[in-house]
Amino acid sequence: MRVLIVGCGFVGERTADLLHAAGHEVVGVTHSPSSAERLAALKPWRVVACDVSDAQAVKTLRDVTVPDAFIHCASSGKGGAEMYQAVYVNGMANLLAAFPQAFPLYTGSTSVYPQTDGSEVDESSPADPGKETGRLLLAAEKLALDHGGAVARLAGIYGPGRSFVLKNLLEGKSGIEVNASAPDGRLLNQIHADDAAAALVHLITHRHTGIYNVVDDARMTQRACLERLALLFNLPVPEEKAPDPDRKRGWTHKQVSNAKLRATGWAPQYPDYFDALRDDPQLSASILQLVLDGGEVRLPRAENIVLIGLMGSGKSTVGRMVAHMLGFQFADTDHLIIEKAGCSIPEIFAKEGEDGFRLRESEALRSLLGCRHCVIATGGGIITQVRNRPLLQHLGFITWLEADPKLLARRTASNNDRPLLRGEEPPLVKLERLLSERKPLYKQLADLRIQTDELSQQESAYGVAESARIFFAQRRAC
Ligand SMILES: Nc1ncnc2c1ncn2[C@@H]1O[C@H](COP(=O)(O)OP(=O)(O)O)[C@@H](O)[C@H]1O
Ligand SMILES: O=C(O)C1=C[C@@H](OP(=O)(O)O)[C@@H](O)[C@H](O)C1
Ligand SMILES: [Mg+2]
Repeated sequence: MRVLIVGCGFVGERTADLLHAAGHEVVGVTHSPSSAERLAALKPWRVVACDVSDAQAVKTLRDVTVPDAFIHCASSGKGGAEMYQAVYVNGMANLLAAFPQAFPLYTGSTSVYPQTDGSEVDESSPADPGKETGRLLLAAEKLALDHGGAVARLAGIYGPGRSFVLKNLLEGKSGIEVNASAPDGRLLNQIHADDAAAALVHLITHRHTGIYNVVDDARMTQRACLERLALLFNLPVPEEKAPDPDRKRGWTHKQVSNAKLRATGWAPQYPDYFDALRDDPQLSASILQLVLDGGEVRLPRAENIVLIGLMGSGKSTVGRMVAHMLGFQFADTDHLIIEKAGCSIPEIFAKEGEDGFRLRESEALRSLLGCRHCVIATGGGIITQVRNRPLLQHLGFITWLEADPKLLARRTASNNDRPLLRGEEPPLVKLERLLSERKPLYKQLADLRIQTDELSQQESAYGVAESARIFFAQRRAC
């Protein structure tokens, strides 16, 4: 099938990727020529620039493709009613005029449901948002429906790099917006961007006509969500505040049902937000990274101790001693991986390769979110994955145990459970190479480095424990 994707933003880009991967011929449209150029360099599908609100420009797209279907998922950005009219309503009309034979799918929003009483709404519930912008969304929907097409009403989209709920909490900007009809805050209606994209692909490939809500399965008030998130990120539960009447999506309180879409065979990969935080390899890390990059606030840090360093540096043995000294719990990412997989690390490397092992390692690290007063021994290669770094930084006080590679080679010679040291390369050469590759990363992440060559395990443990105690005491004081 030939598909035109108009708007290659957070969902459009993923949708194009999915369609392309499934063997469809995809052309993506972006508003600005610079984003078309940037995307075209990255993607195996074609990208062209076009202003969808310009009828003449849209007509010229016919020289590029004659699509069997198109998806209008361009966004008006921060614009008001005028932009809504231009991008959504005129844009849809322009596309229908240029491609009358194609199956149209318009991506709207669940914000068109105005309910504030906490009731369940489905596609037959009244949708009259009251605001001019909301009415324009409905007008664009109507154009697609009158043409025999489909409308996907998307709930609040989140995914890697985008989660306002978590970002605001981490930055201390959250509040539970309560009022008389929503004593626990509004109900959150969300959808992971991957699930939203899969829903759009599903709708156009099956040519399902009519309106479909695209939302996950969760029923979750803002209070329930923030309480759980606060536990997961070691933060206080935000205070109550009055609802913000100027919220872009409007202030509503309703449970949007996905039953109609589910009945057609679509199912979310992430049934709720917390499934995604656990299972999406990028989500939590990317939001922590946003907070780090923003530089507005200090990244919240859990009161744990994280040990990093090369294989054989003592993370597992010294870590256990530190935990004992401080009365902390002890966790070892390698042990968590072995427990979950039900087999040894060399077996995982043999069956799934290093990539498979690294995915499991990130999963183990995410499973430690919410821990407090724990010593976390990591595997020596954990810092090689970009996605692990903000998690490590959030999870606690990071100590790098350093040791001479010759010493490490001797210590690790006696057992066979480190597959990276059992390859072609002699262990010492491999350890030296790994050190030169990883040293800048250990250095960058460490709050403390301890050169352990001349230290007993007890001495190293004592050094870690005392330094961590001071670090947390100082942090609590300011
Ligand atoms: N001074 C020391 N510091 C740390 N580990 C030591 C020391 N002396 C001997 N070892 C031994 O080195 C081996 C590797 O330690 P381990 O904790 O498994 O390292 P890692 O988890 O960092 O790979 C263990 O058998 C440990 O007893
Ligand atoms: O350095 C690495 O890449 C590895 C280190 C190991 O843990 P230790 O550092 O505890 O030996 C283990 O995670 C795996 O064999 C890979
Ligand atoms: Mg270890």
